[in-house]
Amino acid sequence: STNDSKSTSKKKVVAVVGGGLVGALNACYFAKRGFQVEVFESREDIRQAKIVKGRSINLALSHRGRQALKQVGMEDTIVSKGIPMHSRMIHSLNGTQSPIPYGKKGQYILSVDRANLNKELLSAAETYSNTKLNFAHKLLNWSTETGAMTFLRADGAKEEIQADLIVGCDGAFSAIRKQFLRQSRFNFSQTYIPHGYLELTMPPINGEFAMKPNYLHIWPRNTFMMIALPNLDKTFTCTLFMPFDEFENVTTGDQVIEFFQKYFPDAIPLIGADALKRDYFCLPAQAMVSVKCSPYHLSDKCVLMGDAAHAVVPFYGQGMNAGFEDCLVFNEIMDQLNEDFSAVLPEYTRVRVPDDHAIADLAMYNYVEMRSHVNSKWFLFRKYVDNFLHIIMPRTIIPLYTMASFFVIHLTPIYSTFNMILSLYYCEGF
Ligand SMILES: Cc1cc2nc3c(=O)[nH]c(=O)nc-3n(C[C@H](O)[C@H](O)[C@H](O)COP(=O)(O)OP(=O)(O)OC[C@H]3O[C@@H](n4cnc5c(N)ncnc54)[C@H](O)[C@@H]3O)c2cc1C
Ligand SMILES: Cc1cnn(-c2ccc(OCc3ccccc3)c(C(=O)O)c2)c1-c1ccc(Cl)c(F)c1
Repeated sequence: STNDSKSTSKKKVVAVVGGGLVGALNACYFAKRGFQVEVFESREDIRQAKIVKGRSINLALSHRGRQALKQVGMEDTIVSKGIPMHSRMIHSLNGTQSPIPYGKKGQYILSVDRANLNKELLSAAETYSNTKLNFAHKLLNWSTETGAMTFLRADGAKEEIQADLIVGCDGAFSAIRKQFLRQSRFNFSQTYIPHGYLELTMPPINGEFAMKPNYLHIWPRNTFMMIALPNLDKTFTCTLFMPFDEFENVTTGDQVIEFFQKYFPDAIPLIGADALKRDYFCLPAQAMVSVKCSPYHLSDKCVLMGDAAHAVVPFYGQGMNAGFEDCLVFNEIMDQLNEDFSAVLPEYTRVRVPDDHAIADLAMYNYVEMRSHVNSKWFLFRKYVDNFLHIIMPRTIIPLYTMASFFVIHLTPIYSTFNMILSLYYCEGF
């Protein structure tokens, strides 16, 4: 069925640059409001392409992200294809597995397939008669004076496009954001962390999941960490996080087995020694970057959302959830301020920057803590204490992860508490 909307002749044109997770969701939001939406995505249509290489294969979707999907009627579609993870499963060096619940019964996070999520959101955007998806359109540059955008098409031709509003959803290395860097009073920081990641697949055993499926499996080994999220085809996608220096030390199949024997022995038979040796060298380890910037807008013309505005390290599992929440918050402000871009854009920056910066800082803090302190004992200890305190003082002590993943409140108040802890942490000279 097509979503017919009010006549679009008088409605403004919104150009969404980037057809990834946030761009595709944003297209649904703007189309639902009756704007003429044009999405420009540099890649080919992934619904026709075979594989999407180089991106994490599955992701954890939590409450914040679900609320944003719900607003455009996509929650049930996505949740129905997600696998609930009610608890973490902490793998100790001796092979012991210890479950720790994420919260009460209804509080779980979902493992969702990235490519499928992107396809579902693109198709949802396309159901609106006032949406057009333009694939193989790579933004080369845009003018802050005229708002004219220049795209490079697959046939090598250049196309110039105008729009009433430009929404930069083109990811951590955003081309839209380049023009912001030339503006006075634009703040920008980018940090690559010394860790990289690579993904391995854990196949089913006799047609069944190799491990218990409704868990976020975690192997915390201080410097090294591995996680495994379940997929609908009964495989797990394992993500190994390790400093690039260490990746460089492991160059032969035997060294891979030796490394896993030392840190993740229980995973060897589950992934399979031969598959491990092969998959480990399939793709080079990918880098992880943290990008923070402000403001998120440029006059009444352009606004950044998702990783284009705030790329976070994945040690909190909240990057996509924060980007989805950007769409929800922007939409709420559009209602409050009657779609007046000259008022909506600055208000979006005022409301959203503190929360997104808090999530970026929390993710980096988690990374620093996990790589220096967190082995299985410490992980279990921390989570038992967090959960115990939450049980005896439910409204006073809410674990940060619980707050970020299950409670729809602005992170800033927590952030101030967190900031206090952080200053203690640093002044203790940990
Ligand atoms: C290893 C890893 C694990 C992660 N795990 C989680 C998790 O568990 N939970 C979670 O919430 N988040 C997770 N994330 C974060 C999540 O992947 C990102 O936050 C999310 O993909 C951001 O979506 P986006 O649409 O803003 O950017 P992207 O997904 O990067 O999409 C940007 C799109 O813009 C297109 N594009 C780029 N440049 C141009 C251009 N010049 N012109 C036109 N199009 C362009 C790209 O092709 C792409 O389609 C993880 C990230 C990594 C790296
Ligand atoms: C993909 C995804 C979704 N959520 N999380 C996540 C992140 C951190 C967490 O705790 C931090 C902590 C544990 C123990 C002590 C201090 C802090 C928890 C938790 O509480 O279970 C869950 C991840 C994730 C991503 C990468 C790594 Cl390496 C990882 F382990 C998990």
